[in-house]
Amino acid sequence: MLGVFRYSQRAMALVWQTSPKLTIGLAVLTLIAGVLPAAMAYVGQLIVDAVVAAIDQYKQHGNIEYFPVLFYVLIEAGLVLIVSASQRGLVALQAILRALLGQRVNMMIMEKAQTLTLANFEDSEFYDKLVRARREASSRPLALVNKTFSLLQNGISLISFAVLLWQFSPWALTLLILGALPAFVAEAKFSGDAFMLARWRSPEVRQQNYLETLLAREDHIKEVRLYQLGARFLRHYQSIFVRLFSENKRLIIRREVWGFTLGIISTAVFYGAYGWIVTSTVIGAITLGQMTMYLLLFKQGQGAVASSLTSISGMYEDNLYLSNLYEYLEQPTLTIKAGAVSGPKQGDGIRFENVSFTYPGSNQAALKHISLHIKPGCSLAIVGQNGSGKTTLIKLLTRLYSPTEGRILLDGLDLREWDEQALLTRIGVIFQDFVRYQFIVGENIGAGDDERFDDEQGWRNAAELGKATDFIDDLSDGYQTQLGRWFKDGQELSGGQWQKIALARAFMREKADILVLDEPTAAMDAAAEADIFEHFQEHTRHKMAILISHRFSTVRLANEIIVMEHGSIQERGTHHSLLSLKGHYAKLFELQAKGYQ
Ligand SMILES: Nc1ncnc2c1ncn2[C@@H]1O[C@H](COP(=O)(O)OP(=O)(O)OP(=O)(O)O)[C@@H](O)[C@H]1O
Repeated sequence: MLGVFRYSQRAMALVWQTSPKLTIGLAVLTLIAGVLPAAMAYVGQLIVDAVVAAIDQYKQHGNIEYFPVLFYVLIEAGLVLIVSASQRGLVALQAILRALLGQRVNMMIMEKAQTLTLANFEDSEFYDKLVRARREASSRPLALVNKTFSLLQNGISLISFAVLLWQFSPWALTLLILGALPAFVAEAKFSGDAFMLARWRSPEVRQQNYLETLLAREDHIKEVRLYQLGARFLRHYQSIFVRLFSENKRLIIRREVWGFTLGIISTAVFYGAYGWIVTSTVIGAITLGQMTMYLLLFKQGQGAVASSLTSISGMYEDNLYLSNLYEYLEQPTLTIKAGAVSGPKQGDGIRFENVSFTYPGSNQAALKHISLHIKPGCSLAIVGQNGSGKTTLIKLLTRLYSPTEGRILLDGLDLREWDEQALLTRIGVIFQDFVRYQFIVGENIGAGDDERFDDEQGWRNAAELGKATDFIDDLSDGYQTQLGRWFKDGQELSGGQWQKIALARAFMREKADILVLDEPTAAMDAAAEADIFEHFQEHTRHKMAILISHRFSTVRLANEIIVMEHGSIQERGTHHSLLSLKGHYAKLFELQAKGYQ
């Protein structure tokens, strides 16, 4: 039941860390806004009693005593002013905090993302947490804090009402508390149920979100429309909704029926006490002023109870968000220890020593007992069927994953012992699914070297090496042309043109001496690919070049070729030695050569 407060403390800590001053301001104003209603009710009593006394005075002595009555009215007016100032202040502080907090939470989310491993991103549940954490980062934490503060404010009001009511009768107070309690308990219970329900359902909601993406995103709509999948996906979307909705509806109805039934108890107790106060006034046990005050306290008390219930019922959603946010932020990450910036055997190159690897959650090894040696100045081509482990090998080499068995050495030092920065500056890689940055052309190339991100001459040189200058010069704004469709005037490129940009990006990484091309030229024709690789080799003479390709016309140019199958190296050698082996490579080469005849 107390689950609704589960994350209030953490949300509060977050707000405090964002701005202690604003938090104190918020707390002070909440306190003021909480106490003032009781103070106003008390002044109301003083006014009525003063008016009654003034009437008596006038009847008995014929003179009018203005002072106390108008004085109290003035005080009440002053209190109203303070109420309105504190409410405005609360709204202003909340708005300022919302902006600061949203930025802070977003920064926390994205900074955390930088420390995660690729395996984290490939875990669907975890990735979903990240997406959801980001989506509502600017509103949820503050909403929870606001509701917690509003509960506090109403709590303070209720306590101050209780202090005044105590003077009328401790019994009346006890009765009112007992009357309101069931409604509170029910609201908290149902909010908790809704919280659990929403958590359990997150896989279905995730499916729904995915279908929304398929049905309404530019990059998917093309295929969905052509395969006429729209109606099927919509039906699926609707069926998930119907299933979720029926559970939801049941909870909503139960919640409201119970809320109403238990609300009747509170109302009955409330009006019982109301009658008691009125009769006490008639028999002269309390003054007319006191009656006014008590009735006001009762009315406002009921309002405070109602608004507390609303706060509680909204809190579960905020809790859900925060639980998700904290689960994401607390995901354990590898602590990056400072490693070495060079190896003991300079110039030894890359060695794979009996490396095996199984993806987390998989029961099949993607790589089995791989041993390799690539020396500076050498190029290695990797061929093999789809799924044979080529990309996985690159992921291990770039330390996106670590071997489950064996080790990979660079200059005689295990990759795990390298300083991450030092290691990464030595590697330039283009994956099959390289990023198409929605930046200008130049920045798309400059992204290859952070230090030279804006270096225009650097862009041009790299573009030259990537054979991208021809079409860049034809673009309306040359290197300043905005690419992609996300932003105004963005220009879309063809698949092959994007690949040339990606190649240029790899060439931008001048300091890198390990260059990896994982099928980056698949969208180019065979001649262009061979041309680019030849060119690539020329410009990477003292470097280590690794190429994954299905095209033998390119592969044949490499110093060494390995043929992979089911995660193992099946054949290795030069183009000629492999041809004379008359094995798998030779067969595939002939097949492809026939295709080109
Ligand atoms: N992130 C992953 N999680 C689990 N298994 C994976 C993951 N990525 C790849 N695999 C599995 O590992 C094996 C090797 O995949 P890999 O991507 O290395 O193949 P590949 O040789 O590069 O294939 P292709 O020529 O199609 O690009 C495959 O069986 C694949 O199912």
